[in-house]
Amino acid sequence: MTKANGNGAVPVRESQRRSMQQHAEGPAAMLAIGTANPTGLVIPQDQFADDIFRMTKTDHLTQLKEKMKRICQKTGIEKRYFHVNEESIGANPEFLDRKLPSLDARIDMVATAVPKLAQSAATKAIAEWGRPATDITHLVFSTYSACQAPSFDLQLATLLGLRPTVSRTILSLNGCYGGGRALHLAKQLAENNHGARVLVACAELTLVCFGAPDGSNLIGTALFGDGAGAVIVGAGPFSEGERPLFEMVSATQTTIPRTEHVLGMQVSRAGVDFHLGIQVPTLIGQNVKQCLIDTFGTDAPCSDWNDLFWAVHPGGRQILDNIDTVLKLEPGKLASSRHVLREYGNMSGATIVFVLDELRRRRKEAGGDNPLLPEWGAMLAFGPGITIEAMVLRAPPLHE
Ligand SMILES: CCCCCCCCCCCCCCCCCC(=O)SCCNC(=O)CCNC(=O)[C@H](O)C(C)(C)COP(=O)(O)OP(=O)(O)OC[C@H]1O[C@@H](n2cnc3c(N)ncnc32)[C@H](O)[C@@H]1OP(=O)(O)O
Repeated sequence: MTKANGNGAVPVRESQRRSMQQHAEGPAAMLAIGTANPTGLVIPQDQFADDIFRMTKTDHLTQLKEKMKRICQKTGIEKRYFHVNEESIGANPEFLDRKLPSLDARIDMVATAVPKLAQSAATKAIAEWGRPATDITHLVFSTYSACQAPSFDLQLATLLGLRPTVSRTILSLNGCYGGGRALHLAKQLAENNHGARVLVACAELTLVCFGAPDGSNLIGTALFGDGAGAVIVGAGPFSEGERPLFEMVSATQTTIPRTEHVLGMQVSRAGVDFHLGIQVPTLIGQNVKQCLIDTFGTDAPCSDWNDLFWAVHPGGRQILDNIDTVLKLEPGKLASSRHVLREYGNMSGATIVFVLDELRRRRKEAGGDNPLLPEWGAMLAFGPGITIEAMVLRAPPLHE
Protein backbone atom coordinates (compact mmCIF):
# COMPACT_ATOMS: atom_id res chain seq x y z
CA MET A 1 0.00 0.00 0.00
CA THR A 2 1.12 3.58 -0.62
CA LYS A 3 0.80 5.97 2.38
CA ALA A 4 0.70 9.77 2.51
CA ASN A 5 4.09 11.22 3.43
CA GLY A 6 4.78 13.91 6.07
CA ASN A 7 3.69 16.89 3.96
CA GLY A 8 0.41 15.22 2.90
CA ALA A 9 1.48 14.41 -0.69
CA VAL A 10 0.77 10.87 -1.87
CA PRO A 11 3.97 9.33 -3.23
CA VAL A 12 3.66 7.74 -6.61
CA ARG A 13 3.98 3.94 -6.57
CA GLU A 14 7.01 2.57 -8.40
CA SER A 15 4.76 0.73 -10.87
CA GLN A 16 2.81 3.97 -11.48
CA ARG A 17 6.05 5.84 -12.04
CA ARG A 18 7.18 3.25 -14.55
CA SER A 19 3.83 3.41 -16.30
CA MET A 20 3.98 7.24 -16.48
CA GLN A 21 7.46 7.06 -17.94
CA GLN A 22 6.16 4.66 -20.57
CA HIS A 23 4.37 7.44 -22.43
CA ALA A 24 6.18 8.95 -25.40
CA GLU A 25 6.84 12.62 -26.07
CA GLY A 26 4.40 14.07 -28.58
CA PRO A 27 2.26 12.35 -31.19
CA ALA A 28 3.44 9.31 -33.13
CA ALA A 29 4.79 9.82 -36.63
CA MET A 30 5.46 7.77 -39.74
CA LEU A 31 9.25 7.58 -40.05
CA ALA A 32 9.69 5.48 -43.22
CA ILE A 33 7.56 3.84 -45.92
CA GLY A 34 8.14 0.88 -48.26
CA THR A 35 5.97 -0.81 -50.90
CA ALA A 36 6.20 -3.92 -53.09
CA ASN A 37 4.24 -5.81 -55.75
CA PRO A 38 4.55 -9.36 -57.07
CA THR A 39 6.53 -9.52 -60.28
CA GLY A 40 4.81 -12.59 -61.78
CA LEU A 41 1.97 -11.07 -63.81
CA VAL A 42 1.10 -7.50 -64.81
CA ILE A 43 -2.17 -7.09 -66.73
CA PRO A 44 -3.04 -3.83 -68.53
CA GLN A 45 -6.65 -3.00 -67.70
CA ASP A 46 -7.67 -2.62 -71.36
CA GLN A 47 -6.60 -6.22 -71.89
CA PHE A 48 -7.93 -7.59 -68.60
CA ALA A 49 -11.34 -8.86 -69.76
CA ASP A 50 -9.77 -10.84 -72.63
CA ASP A 51 -7.04 -12.26 -70.38
CA ILE A 52 -9.20 -13.27 -67.41
CA PHE A 53 -11.93 -14.93 -69.51
CA ARG A 54 -9.25 -16.84 -71.46
CA MET A 55 -7.31 -17.86 -68.32
CA THR A 56 -10.49 -19.06 -66.60
CA LYS A 57 -11.86 -20.77 -69.74
CA THR A 58 -15.06 -18.71 -69.69
CA ASP A 59 -14.78 -17.07 -73.12
CA HIS A 60 -18.20 -18.51 -73.99
CA LEU A 61 -19.85 -16.14 -71.42
CA THR A 62 -19.93 -13.35 -73.98
CA GLN A 63 -22.44 -11.03 -72.23
CA LEU A 64 -20.52 -11.24 -68.97
CA LYS A 65 -17.28 -10.52 -70.81
CA GLU A 66 -18.81 -7.46 -72.47
CA LYS A 67 -19.99 -6.23 -69.06
CA MET A 68 -16.49 -6.79 -67.64
CA LYS A 69 -15.09 -4.69 -70.51
CA ARG A 70 -17.59 -1.88 -69.73
CA ILE A 71 -16.67 -1.94 -66.04
CA CYS A 72 -12.91 -2.02 -66.72
CA GLN A 73 -13.21 1.12 -68.86
CA LYS A 74 -14.76 3.00 -65.93
CA THR A 75 -12.37 1.97 -63.18
CA GLY A 76 -9.66 4.59 -63.68
CA ILE A 77 -7.15 1.69 -63.57
CA GLU A 78 -4.39 1.20 -66.17
CA LYS A 79 -2.71 -1.93 -64.85
CA ARG A 80 -2.60 -4.38 -61.94
CA TYR A 81 -0.01 -6.82 -60.51
CA PHE A 82 -0.88 -10.41 -59.58
CA HIS A 83 0.84 -13.33 -57.90
CA VAL A 84 -1.26 -15.93 -59.76
CA ASN A 85 -0.54 -16.56 -63.43
CA GLU A 86 -1.81 -18.76 -66.22
CA GLU A 87 0.42 -21.64 -65.08
CA SER A 88 -0.70 -21.64 -61.42
CA ILE A 89 -4.34 -21.30 -62.46
CA GLY A 90 -3.89 -24.23 -64.87
CA ALA A 91 -2.32 -26.31 -62.08
CA ASN A 92 -5.31 -25.63 -59.76
CA PRO A 93 -8.48 -26.10 -61.82
CA GLU A 94 -10.52 -26.22 -58.57
CA PHE A 95 -9.91 -22.43 -58.21
CA LEU A 96 -12.33 -21.93 -61.10
CA ASP A 97 -15.28 -23.86 -59.67
CA ARG A 98 -16.75 -22.42 -56.46
CA LYS A 99 -18.50 -25.76 -55.81
CA LEU A 100 -15.12 -27.51 -55.38
CA PRO A 101 -13.06 -27.17 -52.18
CA SER A 102 -9.94 -25.10 -52.81
CA LEU A 103 -9.22 -23.34 -49.51
CA ASP A 104 -6.36 -25.69 -48.55
CA ALA A 105 -4.54 -25.20 -51.87
CA ARG A 106 -4.94 -21.43 -51.63
CA ILE A 107 -3.66 -21.39 -48.03
CA ASP A 108 -0.62 -23.46 -49.07
CA MET A 109 0.23 -20.91 -51.77
CA VAL A 110 -0.25 -17.75 -49.68
CA ALA A 111 1.62 -19.25 -46.72
CA THR A 112 4.98 -18.37 -48.27
CA ALA A 113 3.96 -15.71 -50.80
CA VAL A 114 2.28 -13.26 -48.38
CA PRO A 115 5.15 -13.00 -45.84
CA LYS A 116 7.69 -12.76 -48.69
CA LEU A 117 5.83 -9.87 -50.29
CA ALA A 118 5.53 -8.18 -46.89
CA GLN A 119 9.26 -8.73 -46.39
CA SER A 120 10.06 -6.88 -49.64
CA ALA A 121 8.05 -3.84 -48.53
CA ALA A 122 9.34 -3.95 -44.93
CA THR A 123 12.99 -4.26 -46.01
CA LYS A 124 12.63 -1.02 -47.99
CA ALA A 125 10.99 0.77 -45.05
CA ILE A 126 13.69 -0.43 -42.62
CA ALA A 127 16.46 0.64 -45.02
CA GLU A 128 14.95 4.14 -45.27
CA TRP A 129 14.51 4.30 -41.47
CA GLY A 130 18.24 3.62 -41.09
CA ARG A 131 18.14 1.69 -37.81
CA PRO A 132 18.62 -2.08 -37.35
CA ALA A 133 15.53 -4.31 -37.64
CA THR A 134 16.25 -5.48 -34.07
CA ASP A 135 15.23 -2.00 -32.83
CA ILE A 136 11.62 -2.77 -33.85
CA THR A 137 9.59 -3.37 -30.67
CA HIS A 138 6.11 -4.03 -32.12
CA LEU A 139 4.73 -5.54 -35.34
CA VAL A 140 1.18 -5.04 -36.63
CA PHE A 141 0.36 -7.16 -39.70
CA SER A 142 -2.86 -6.74 -41.68
CA THR A 143 -4.08 -9.07 -44.44
CA TYR A 144 -7.22 -10.79 -45.70
CA SER A 145 -5.25 -13.99 -46.41
CA ALA A 146 -4.55 -15.15 -42.84
CA CYS A 147 -6.19 -18.51 -42.03
CA GLN A 148 -3.43 -20.15 -39.94
CA ALA A 149 -1.74 -19.88 -36.54
CA PRO A 150 1.05 -19.10 -35.98
CA SER A 151 0.53 -16.68 -38.80
CA PHE A 152 2.25 -14.30 -41.21
CA ASP A 153 3.28 -11.94 -38.40
CA LEU A 154 5.61 -14.59 -36.93
CA GLN A 155 6.92 -15.55 -40.38
CA LEU A 156 7.67 -11.91 -41.19
CA ALA A 157 9.37 -11.39 -37.82
CA THR A 158 11.59 -14.41 -38.57
CA LEU A 159 12.36 -13.33 -42.16
CA LEU A 160 13.38 -9.86 -40.97
CA GLY A 161 15.37 -11.13 -37.95
CA LEU A 162 13.26 -9.23 -35.42
CA ARG A 163 13.84 -9.90 -31.71
CA PRO A 164 11.93 -12.78 -30.06
CA THR A 165 10.48 -10.12 -27.70
CA VAL A 166 8.85 -8.19 -30.55
CA SER A 167 5.18 -7.70 -29.65
CA ARG A 168 3.11 -9.06 -32.56
CA THR A 169 -0.51 -8.43 -33.59
CA ILE A 170 -2.24 -9.81 -36.69
CA LEU A 171 -5.36 -8.14 -38.12
CA SER A 172 -7.36 -10.43 -40.35
CA LEU A 173 -10.10 -9.77 -42.94
CA ASN A 174 -10.31 -6.03 -42.24
CA GLY A 175 -10.33 -5.62 -46.03
CA CYS A 176 -9.66 -2.17 -47.37
CA TYR A 177 -9.58 -0.42 -43.99
CA GLY A 178 -6.86 -2.81 -42.73
CA GLY A 179 -4.01 -0.39 -43.46
CA GLY A 180 -5.82 2.47 -41.73
CA ARG A 181 -6.61 0.26 -38.71
CA ALA A 182 -2.99 -0.97 -38.47
CA LEU A 183 -1.66 2.61 -38.58
CA HIS A 184 -4.22 3.73 -35.96
CA LEU A 185 -3.14 0.87 -33.68
CA ALA A 186 0.55 1.64 -34.30
CA LYS A 187 -0.06 5.26 -33.25
CA GLN A 188 -1.57 4.11 -29.94
CA LEU A 189 1.24 1.61 -29.32
CA ALA A 190 3.97 4.16 -30.08
CA GLU A 191 2.44 6.86 -27.91
CA ASN A 192 1.90 4.56 -24.93
CA ASN A 193 5.25 2.77 -24.92
CA HIS A 194 8.27 5.02 -24.50
CA GLY A 195 10.85 4.37 -27.23
CA ALA A 196 8.58 1.94 -29.16
CA ARG A 197 9.18 1.53 -32.87
CA VAL A 198 6.26 -0.20 -34.59
CA LEU A 199 6.49 -1.93 -37.95
CA VAL A 200 3.14 -1.84 -39.77
CA ALA A 201 2.95 -4.40 -42.59
CA CYS A 202 -0.01 -4.95 -44.92
CA ALA A 203 0.13 -7.62 -47.62
CA GLU A 204 -2.75 -8.60 -49.88
CA LEU A 205 -2.91 -11.33 -52.53
CA THR A 206 -6.17 -11.76 -54.46
CA LEU A 207 -5.25 -15.45 -54.74
CA VAL A 208 -7.50 -16.35 -51.78
CA CYS A 209 -10.56 -14.69 -53.45
CA PHE A 210 -9.83 -15.26 -57.12
CA GLY A 211 -12.33 -17.25 -59.20
CA ALA A 212 -13.83 -17.52 -62.68
CA PRO A 213 -15.89 -14.39 -63.47
CA ASP A 214 -19.58 -14.78 -62.62
CA GLY A 215 -22.55 -12.51 -61.93
CA SER A 216 -21.45 -11.81 -58.35
CA ASN A 217 -17.71 -11.14 -58.55
CA LEU A 218 -17.28 -8.90 -61.63
CA ILE A 219 -16.67 -5.63 -59.77
CA GLY A 220 -14.08 -7.12 -57.38
CA THR A 221 -12.37 -8.95 -60.22
CA ALA A 222 -12.17 -5.69 -62.20
CA LEU A 223 -10.75 -3.64 -59.30
CA PHE A 224 -8.45 -5.62 -57.04
CA GLY A 225 -4.73 -6.28 -57.37
CA ASP A 226 -1.82 -7.52 -55.24
CA GLY A 227 0.63 -5.49 -53.19
CA ALA A 228 2.28 -4.89 -49.83
CA GLY A 229 3.08 -1.78 -47.84
CA ALA A 230 5.13 -1.19 -44.70
CA VAL A 231 5.52 1.81 -42.41
CA ILE A 232 7.79 2.40 -39.41
CA VAL A 233 5.92 4.33 -36.71
CA GLY A 234 7.43 5.90 -33.60
CA ALA A 235 7.00 8.84 -31.23
CA GLY A 236 9.62 11.18 -29.79
CA PRO A 237 12.28 11.43 -28.62
CA PHE A 238 13.66 10.70 -32.08
CA SER A 239 17.15 9.37 -32.59
CA GLU A 240 19.65 10.99 -34.93
CA GLY A 241 18.64 10.37 -38.53
CA GLU A 242 14.98 9.72 -37.73
CA ARG A 243 12.70 12.26 -39.39
CA PRO A 244 8.91 12.36 -39.13
CA LEU A 245 7.26 12.20 -42.58
CA PHE A 246 3.69 12.52 -41.28
CA GLU A 247 2.71 13.15 -37.66
CA MET A 248 -0.32 11.07 -36.69
CA VAL A 249 -2.21 13.71 -34.73
CA SER A 250 -5.58 12.09 -33.94
CA ALA A 251 -7.59 9.18 -35.28
CA THR A 252 -11.10 7.76 -35.21
CA GLN A 253 -12.89 4.66 -36.39
CA THR A 254 -16.55 5.03 -37.42
CA THR A 255 -19.00 2.31 -38.40
CA ILE A 256 -21.87 3.43 -40.61
CA PRO A 257 -24.94 2.03 -38.80
CA ARG A 258 -26.90 -0.81 -40.40
CA THR A 259 -24.46 -1.39 -43.28
CA GLU A 260 -23.06 -4.77 -42.20
CA HIS A 261 -24.67 -6.49 -45.19
CA VAL A 262 -23.33 -4.02 -47.80
CA LEU A 263 -19.67 -4.97 -47.88
CA GLY A 264 -18.19 -8.21 -46.62
CA MET A 265 -15.84 -11.16 -46.85
CA GLN A 266 -16.28 -14.73 -45.63
CA VAL A 267 -13.98 -17.74 -45.54
CA SER A 268 -15.55 -20.75 -47.28
CA ARG A 269 -14.36 -24.15 -48.55
CA ALA A 270 -13.76 -22.45 -51.90
CA GLY A 271 -11.54 -19.63 -50.58
CA VAL A 272 -12.63 -16.20 -49.39
CA ASP A 273 -15.99 -15.05 -50.79
CA PHE A 274 -16.63 -11.32 -51.02
CA HIS A 275 -19.59 -9.04 -51.58
CA LEU A 276 -19.41 -5.40 -52.72
CA GLY A 277 -22.85 -3.76 -52.65
CA ILE A 278 -23.73 -1.23 -55.32
CA GLN A 279 -24.53 1.34 -52.57
CA VAL A 280 -20.91 1.47 -51.24
CA PRO A 281 -19.79 4.68 -53.03
CA THR A 282 -23.02 6.51 -52.08
CA LEU A 283 -22.87 5.46 -48.42
CA ILE A 284 -19.24 6.56 -48.10
CA GLY A 285 -20.05 9.90 -49.77
CA GLN A 286 -22.98 10.49 -47.40
CA ASN A 287 -20.97 9.78 -44.25
CA VAL A 288 -17.46 11.01 -44.89
CA LYS A 289 -17.94 14.66 -43.93
CA GLN A 290 -19.37 13.91 -40.45
CA CYS A 291 -16.62 11.39 -39.90
CA LEU A 292 -13.97 14.02 -40.71
CA ILE A 293 -15.67 16.58 -38.42
CA ASP A 294 -15.55 14.02 -35.59
CA THR A 295 -11.86 13.33 -36.24
CA PHE A 296 -10.76 16.96 -36.48
CA GLY A 297 -13.04 18.14 -33.63
CA THR A 298 -12.94 21.90 -33.16
CA ASP A 299 -10.02 22.15 -35.62
CA ALA A 300 -12.18 20.95 -38.53
CA PRO A 301 -11.66 23.26 -41.53
CA CYS A 302 -15.38 23.00 -42.38
CA SER A 303 -15.37 26.07 -44.61
CA ASP A 304 -12.79 24.70 -47.03
CA TRP A 305 -11.48 21.15 -47.03
CA ASN A 306 -9.02 22.30 -49.72
CA ASP A 307 -6.81 23.70 -46.94
CA LEU A 308 -5.69 20.10 -46.30
CA PHE A 309 -3.60 17.52 -48.13
CA TRP A 310 -5.39 14.20 -48.70
CA ALA A 311 -4.47 10.50 -48.47
CA VAL A 312 -7.67 8.63 -49.37
CA HIS A 313 -7.99 4.89 -49.99
CA PRO A 314 -9.01 4.58 -53.67
CA GLY A 315 -11.59 1.82 -53.11
CA GLY A 316 -12.98 2.55 -56.56
CA ARG A 317 -13.13 5.52 -58.97
CA GLN A 318 -16.73 6.28 -57.95
CA ILE A 319 -15.75 6.49 -54.28
CA LEU A 320 -13.10 9.13 -55.04
CA ASP A 321 -15.53 11.04 -57.28
CA ASN A 322 -18.15 11.13 -54.50
CA ILE A 323 -15.61 12.37 -51.95
CA ASP A 324 -14.51 15.10 -54.39
CA THR A 325 -18.15 16.16 -54.76
CA VAL A 326 -19.27 16.20 -51.12
CA LEU A 327 -16.13 17.93 -49.85
CA LYS A 328 -15.99 20.28 -52.88
CA LEU A 329 -12.33 19.39 -53.43
CA GLU A 330 -10.31 21.15 -56.11
CA PRO A 331 -9.09 18.98 -59.02
CA GLY A 332 -5.80 17.37 -58.05
CA LYS A 333 -6.50 17.13 -54.30
CA LEU A 334 -6.92 13.35 -54.63
CA ALA A 335 -4.11 13.05 -57.18
CA SER A 336 -2.04 10.61 -55.08
CA SER A 337 -5.07 8.32 -54.62
CA ARG A 338 -5.97 8.43 -58.33
CA HIS A 339 -2.34 7.77 -59.27
CA VAL A 340 -2.20 4.64 -57.09
CA LEU A 341 -5.58 3.42 -58.41
CA ARG A 342 -4.35 3.94 -61.98
CA GLU A 343 -0.98 2.21 -61.51
CA TYR A 344 -1.95 -0.70 -59.21
CA GLY A 345 -5.75 -0.97 -58.77
CA ASN A 346 -7.26 -1.50 -55.32
CA MET A 347 -4.78 -3.54 -53.23
CA SER A 348 -7.18 -3.54 -50.27
CA GLY A 349 -5.44 -2.77 -46.93
CA ALA A 350 -2.02 -2.17 -48.51
CA THR A 351 -3.29 0.59 -50.80
CA ILE A 352 -3.26 3.41 -48.24
CA VAL A 353 0.49 2.87 -47.71
CA PHE A 354 1.07 3.33 -51.47
CA VAL A 355 -1.00 6.54 -51.32
CA LEU A 356 1.06 7.90 -48.40
CA ASP A 357 4.25 7.00 -50.26
CA GLU A 358 3.05 8.78 -53.41
CA LEU A 359 1.91 11.80 -51.40
CA ARG A 360 5.28 12.27 -49.72
CA ARG A 361 7.03 11.82 -53.09
CA ARG A 362 4.87 14.55 -54.64
CA ARG A 363 5.39 16.87 -51.66
CA LYS A 364 9.17 16.37 -51.88
CA GLU A 365 9.10 17.10 -55.61
CA ALA A 366 7.15 20.30 -54.95
CA GLY A 367 9.89 21.35 -52.48
CA GLY A 368 9.34 19.98 -48.95
CA ASP A 369 9.43 23.43 -47.31
CA ASN A 370 7.22 25.13 -49.91
CA PRO A 371 4.86 27.29 -47.80
CA LEU A 372 2.12 26.73 -50.38
CA LEU A 373 1.92 23.05 -49.44
CA PRO A 374 -0.72 22.36 -46.78
CA GLU A 375 0.82 21.46 -43.42
CA TRP A 376 -2.29 19.59 -42.24
CA GLY A 377 -3.94 16.64 -43.92
CA ALA A 378 -6.47 13.83 -43.64
CA MET A 379 -6.13 10.10 -44.21
CA LEU A 380 -9.21 7.96 -44.94
CA ALA A 381 -9.65 4.22 -45.44
CA PHE A 382 -12.90 2.26 -45.89
CA GLY A 383 -13.88 -1.37 -45.65
CA PRO A 384 -16.34 -3.96 -44.34
CA GLY A 385 -18.67 -2.67 -41.63
CA ILE A 386 -18.93 -0.25 -43.44
CA THR A 387 -16.00 1.01 -41.39
CA ILE A 388 -14.20 4.31 -41.95
CA GLU A 389 -10.74 4.83 -40.45
CA ALA A 390 -9.82 8.52 -40.39
CA MET A 391 -6.63 10.20 -39.21
CA VAL A 392 -5.49 13.80 -38.93
CA LEU A 393 -1.96 14.14 -40.28
CA ARG A 394 0.61 16.91 -40.07
CA ALA A 395 3.61 17.10 -42.39
CA PRO A 396 6.31 18.88 -40.36
CA PRO A 397 8.43 21.37 -42.34
CA LEU A 398 11.86 19.95 -43.21
CA HIS A 399 13.76 22.36 -40.93
CA GLU A 400 11.63 21.60 -37.84
C1 LIG B 1 -5.17 -13.14 -62.70
C2 LIG B 1 -6.21 -12.10 -62.26
C3 LIG B 1 -6.79 -12.23 -60.95
C4 LIG B 1 -7.89 -11.22 -60.58
C5 LIG B 1 -8.31 -11.42 -59.24
C6 LIG B 1 -9.33 -10.47 -58.67
C7 LIG B 1 -9.89 -11.11 -57.46
C8 LIG B 1 -10.79 -10.25 -56.70
C9 LIG B 1 -10.37 -10.15 -55.31
C10 LIG B 1 -11.35 -9.37 -54.54
C11 LIG B 1 -10.86 -9.09 -53.21
C12 LIG B 1 -12.01 -8.58 -52.44
C13 LIG B 1 -11.58 -7.88 -51.26
C14 LIG B 1 -12.77 -7.17 -50.70
C15 LIG B 1 -12.33 -6.21 -49.68
C16 LIG B 1 -13.41 -5.35 -49.29
C17 LIG B 1 -13.55 -4.16 -50.23
C18 LIG B 1 -13.50 -2.90 -49.57
O1 LIG B 1 -13.30 -3.06 -48.42
S1 LIG B 1 -13.77 -1.25 -50.11
C19 LIG B 1 -14.28 -0.72 -51.59
C20 LIG B 1 -14.80 -1.48 -52.61
N1 LIG B 1 -15.02 -0.80 -53.87
C21 LIG B 1 -16.24 -0.62 -54.40
O2 LIG B 1 -17.24 -0.87 -53.74
C22 LIG B 1 -16.36 -0.19 -55.85
C23 LIG B 1 -16.88 1.16 -56.01
N2 LIG B 1 -17.46 1.30 -57.35
C24 LIG B 1 -16.90 2.03 -58.34
O3 LIG B 1 -15.87 2.64 -58.20
C25 LIG B 1 -17.67 2.11 -59.65
O4 LIG B 1 -19.00 1.66 -59.44
C26 LIG B 1 -17.03 1.34 -60.81
C27 LIG B 1 -15.68 1.92 -61.15
C28 LIG B 1 -16.87 -0.15 -60.47
C29 LIG B 1 -17.95 1.45 -62.07
O5 LIG B 1 -18.08 2.80 -62.42
P1 LIG B 1 -19.52 3.50 -62.55
O6 LIG B 1 -19.32 4.92 -62.77
O7 LIG B 1 -20.34 3.08 -61.38
O8 LIG B 1 -20.06 2.83 -63.89
P2 LIG B 1 -21.54 2.42 -64.31
O9 LIG B 1 -22.57 3.08 -63.44
O10 LIG B 1 -21.67 2.59 -65.76
O11 LIG B 1 -21.53 0.87 -63.96
C30 LIG B 1 -20.91 -0.06 -64.82
C31 LIG B 1 -21.58 -1.40 -64.58
O12 LIG B 1 -21.18 -1.88 -63.29
C32 LIG B 1 -22.34 -2.23 -62.53
N3 LIG B 1 -22.01 -2.05 -61.12
C33 LIG B 1 -21.47 -0.98 -60.52
N4 LIG B 1 -21.26 -1.24 -59.21
C34 LIG B 1 -21.66 -2.51 -59.00
C35 LIG B 1 -21.66 -3.36 -57.86
N5 LIG B 1 -21.18 -2.96 -56.68
N6 LIG B 1 -22.14 -4.61 -58.01
C36 LIG B 1 -22.59 -5.06 -59.21
N7 LIG B 1 -22.59 -4.29 -60.32
C37 LIG B 1 -22.14 -3.04 -60.20
C38 LIG B 1 -23.43 -1.29 -63.06
O13 LIG B 1 -24.70 -1.77 -62.76
C39 LIG B 1 -23.10 -1.27 -64.56
O14 LIG B 1 -23.62 -2.44 -65.17
P3 LIG B 1 -24.19 -2.38 -66.68
O15 LIG B 1 -25.32 -1.37 -66.65
O16 LIG B 1 -23.06 -1.94 -67.57
O17 LIG B 1 -24.65 -3.77 -66.98
